[in-house]
Amino acid sequence: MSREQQAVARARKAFETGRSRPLEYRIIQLKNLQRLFIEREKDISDAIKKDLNKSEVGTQLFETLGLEGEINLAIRKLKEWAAPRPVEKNLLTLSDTVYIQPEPLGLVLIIGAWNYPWAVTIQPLIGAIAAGNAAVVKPSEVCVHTAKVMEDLLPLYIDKELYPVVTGGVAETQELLRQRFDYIFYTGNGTVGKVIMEAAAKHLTPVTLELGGKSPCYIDKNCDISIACRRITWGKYTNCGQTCIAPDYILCDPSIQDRVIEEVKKSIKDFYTENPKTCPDYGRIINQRHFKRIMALVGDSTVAAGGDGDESDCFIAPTVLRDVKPDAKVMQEEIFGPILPILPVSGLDEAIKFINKGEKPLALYVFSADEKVISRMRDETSSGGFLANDCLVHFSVSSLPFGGVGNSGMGCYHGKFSFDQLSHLRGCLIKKLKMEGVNNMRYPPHTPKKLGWARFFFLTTFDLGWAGRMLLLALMAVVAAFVLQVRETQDSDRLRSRVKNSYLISVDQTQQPGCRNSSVVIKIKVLHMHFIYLH
Ligand SMILES: NC(=O)c1ccc[n+]([C@@H]2O[C@H](COP(=O)([O-])OP(=O)(O)OC[C@H]3O[C@@H](n4cnc5c(N)ncnc54)[C@H](O)[C@@H]3O)[C@@H](O)[C@H]2O)c1
Ligand SMILES: CCCCCCC=O
Repeated sequence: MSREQQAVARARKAFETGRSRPLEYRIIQLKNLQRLFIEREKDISDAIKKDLNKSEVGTQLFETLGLEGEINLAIRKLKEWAAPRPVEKNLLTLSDTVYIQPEPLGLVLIIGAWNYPWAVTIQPLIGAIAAGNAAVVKPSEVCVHTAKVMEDLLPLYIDKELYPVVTGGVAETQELLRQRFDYIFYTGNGTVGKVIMEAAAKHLTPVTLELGGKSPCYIDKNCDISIACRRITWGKYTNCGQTCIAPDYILCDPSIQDRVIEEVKKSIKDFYTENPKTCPDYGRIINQRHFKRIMALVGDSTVAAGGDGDESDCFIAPTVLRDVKPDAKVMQEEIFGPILPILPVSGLDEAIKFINKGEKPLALYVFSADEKVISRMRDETSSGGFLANDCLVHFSVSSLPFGGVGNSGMGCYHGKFSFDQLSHLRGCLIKKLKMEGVNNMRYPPHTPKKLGWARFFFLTTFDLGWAGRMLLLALMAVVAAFVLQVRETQDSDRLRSRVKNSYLISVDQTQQPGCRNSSVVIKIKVLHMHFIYLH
């Protein structure tokens, strides 16, 4: 057996013991994970410093703070999330217990990316633990030092059989992908996303794909350009542009382009000094392959700021490109680096048109003081997340689903969304072995009359307003009284024939032409009853 097969088999066996299921056990694991972040802060930040030149404070701010918040939330809310969730019932199921019971999926494979190696690998793990699963954790090999720390530390804090760490690159990941999992949670680029989905299809394993893409940023003329550019500069150059939701490029009216450039330059200086290379808060490109890729993206576009780099140090200066054309090299792929192209557009209409021509992005940003501009941009486009007048911060809101749409991914997570995504939401209906009379309308022989009643019970909705609800209540009381009466009669006389001449509220269903199902008109009148009670 390969190392990967062994890890999978051990985790599967551990899951089958059932120990990941009790809420108390899940909470212990989450608390242990929390302890890891408190006690091993230095190991974590030292490794990330080597991998991406993130500062100690930066690591806490962008990686572990959010994880601690997610763990706290999961611990606080787990009982509520895992509890049965009662659902609305229809008339047919009124006396039944109908609810959703979240249950663990089983064994989850978590494949992480390198850019926020703790955040994007451990955040799904928090969801997997909270939901009662076992999980194989595969950190990105690209973050060499962090992957090692993760491999060393996780088994010291959480159940190493239920949540093993498997390190390695493409070969190891592919060996993992040949195994059977109950869920695969992948974060990374779309090309590999397709490989993951293909492998998952072999076992009909469901997937979440947290991918990337080109997230647009539209600056309206009507806005505080200085504040907008400060926020965009932060969103773009944090982690040296290697953020899945970084604003990839700016769209703006040509009349404000110069001002935008000046304000971005000013913010770069404010944040990273005159010399970003020596600034502890300015990161590095992950490796020389990506360094070369990003530098080549500048192509023949006009550099308005930065543009220089140092390959030996994987340093690329915060760069702004002006008057960029849609067919420029930098516009053909996700930049994932500190280059900010500006594309002049004639206004909101053109910006929307441009965005809609591309793939659906992971995030879409609009900066404007005009609510109508914001609403139009939201309503006339589609993206994983939508932000007005800020960048990135939606990632930190646990009550928002985080994820892509179309080419930027599928599925979502964070907070309760992680729990739900990594649970099976089992629909449960518990009926008593009583009131059999009510079921007769569905048993053969099928008759138009039975169908009439079935239509009533099945299609009647409760949104009838106050008066309607009162009438419905009265109706239900009469039906219940009738059923009880019938049962009594049945018990004493063993009556199995048509019941006639009782009084009941009856339902008259009128078909409106062209509206088959939605047009049940309920006329309530007391009349001679034709309620069906057949054997
Ligand atoms: N949506 C999100 O939350 C999110 C977060 C971070 C990054 N991203 C996206 O991820 C991308 C950057 O990450 P990356 O893809 O360079 O990360 P990466 O190179 O670390 O790859 C991600 C994972 O895929 C595995 N992998 C790579 N090639 C493989 C192959 N051929 N077969 C099987 N497994 C393979 C790696 O081992 C790794 O664990 C960007 O597009 C970014 O936008 C998205
Ligand atoms: C502000 C932190 C954002 C983390 C985003 C993860 C994707 O790259």
